[in-house]
Formats: sequence, structure tokens, C-alpha cells
Amino acid sequence: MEKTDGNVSESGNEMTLDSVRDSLIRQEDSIVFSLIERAKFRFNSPTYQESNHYASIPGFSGSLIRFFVKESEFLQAKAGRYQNPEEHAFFPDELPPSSVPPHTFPLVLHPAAASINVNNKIWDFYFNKFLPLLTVPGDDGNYATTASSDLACLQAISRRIHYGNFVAEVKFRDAPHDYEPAIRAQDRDALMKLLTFEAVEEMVKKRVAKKAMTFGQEVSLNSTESKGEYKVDPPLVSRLYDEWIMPLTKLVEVEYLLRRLD
Ligand SMILES: C=C(O[C@@H]1C=C(C(=O)O)C=C[C@H]1O)C(=O)O
Repeated sequence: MEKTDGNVSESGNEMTLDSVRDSLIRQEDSIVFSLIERAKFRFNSPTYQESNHYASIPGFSGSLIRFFVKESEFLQAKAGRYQNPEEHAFFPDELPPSSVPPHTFPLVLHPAAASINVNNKIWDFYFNKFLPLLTVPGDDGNYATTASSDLACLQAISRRIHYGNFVAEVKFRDAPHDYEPAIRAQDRDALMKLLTFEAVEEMVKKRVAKKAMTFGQEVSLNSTESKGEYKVDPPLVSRLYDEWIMPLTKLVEVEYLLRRLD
């Protein structure tokens, strides 16, 4: 049977640190593939110009990427995307209600998780720091496809980072007596220390680089030799995890734990 990626289909009791980590490992595939897609295109700066952008959109002021993400989220909200506690919108204000019958996702998380959204920080590092490293400078005119592939990257990265809520919940359930004093003292540093596993982080960095090599190689029928050229730079994918994805996942974990006893 096909293996799925959605851990919320598990009831809260079946969820373990191992099963949550398995989901994070599967989500690495989605992230690496989305990066490969975005790296096909040039940087394409007209996609991001806040004013004087190449086409002014009637009824909208702002960049093409904002327009694309807002309108996509509007549609996806109606289709029920944000009913899933794994999903967080980049522009959550003024989203329409879902138009589809509700699905009852198992109640795993403390309700405080609903108030945690670090997408502003994701938006900032992705566009201002990461994208210039991922793409070749220049302009190939594919602005709408560029925006579409940015959205795929943003959503995959956001889902992974907010999965920190589930990681924190299982860590808390495994050792409530370790976490409770730090939560009562609202001690961020102590919580950060408790939830950090450096050896796991080292493995993650190595594995995502290996995935970038594996998924990003040219596959040809005639030769099995890789020329050492990859569609996305493997050390850059490690760096994405090291500098941004893992620190923000841990920030979500801390934010969740601080509210876990409310
Ligand atoms: C996600 C976890 O929590 C922390 C964050 C990690 C990550 O973002 O990959 C890895 C190890 C931990 O330091 C975990 O323990 O698996």
C-alpha cells in the first residue's frame, strides 16, 4: 500500500517521536523537489517588485508574488486546506471560510497551536536571503510559473516548520515532568535545551544533502555516472536546514511548549 505523509491521520495516541520524525523525513523529499522546480527558473526580479511592477493588476497593489500567494490561499481556504492543523496561511487575515464539508482531524495538539504562525519569518528569509542563493541571476520572463513554484516551496517549508507543534507535543507527552518546570517558569532557554538533539540535526543536514544529490542528478539510460552536476546545490540544501528550517522548527516547538499548560 502507498505510504502517506500525513501524520494527523494517526490518532494522538499512536503518534510517537519516531512517527513524527518519519513525517519530517518524508517532507524533506517534498522540499527538495520543490527547490529543484524553482531552480529551473532565473531569479526573475519582476515577480517581486512591490511597486512599478511590470504589470499593474487592477484592484491589487503589491508584487506579483503577493498577488499570486494571496489569491491562491483564498481559493485553497475555500477548498478546505486550512482546516488541517498542519497548514498555515501566509496571509491568514480575511480568508474566506471553507466551502467543503469539514473533516474531523484527530485532536492531537493543545488549542494554543492555532495561534502560532511564523510564516512572516519564512517569507523574509526565503525571498531576501535564500532565493538569491538558489537561483541564477537574470530574467527568463516566466514570472507566473516562478510565483507558482515559489508558493510550492513556501508551503512545503511552512508545513515542515509548523510540524514543530507535533514534535513538541510528543516530546512533552514523553517527559512531562522534565518540561513542566521550564514551562511554568516560561524559561525559553531551558525549553530550547530540552528539545534540542544535536545528533539528530547533524543527520538531517547530511541526509538532505544526499537527497539533493540523488533527486537532482541527471538520469540517463546510457550512463550511470553522475557528472557531479546537480539541479540544486547539495550544500545549499544543508544550509537551508541549518540556518533557517531547523531553527524555526525549534522556535515553533518553544512557542508551543510555552503555552502547553494554559
Ligand atoms: C524536530 C526535532 O527537534 C529539534 C529540531 C530538529 C529539526 O528541526 O530537524 C532536529 C532535532 C531537534 O534538535 C526532533 O527532535 O526531531
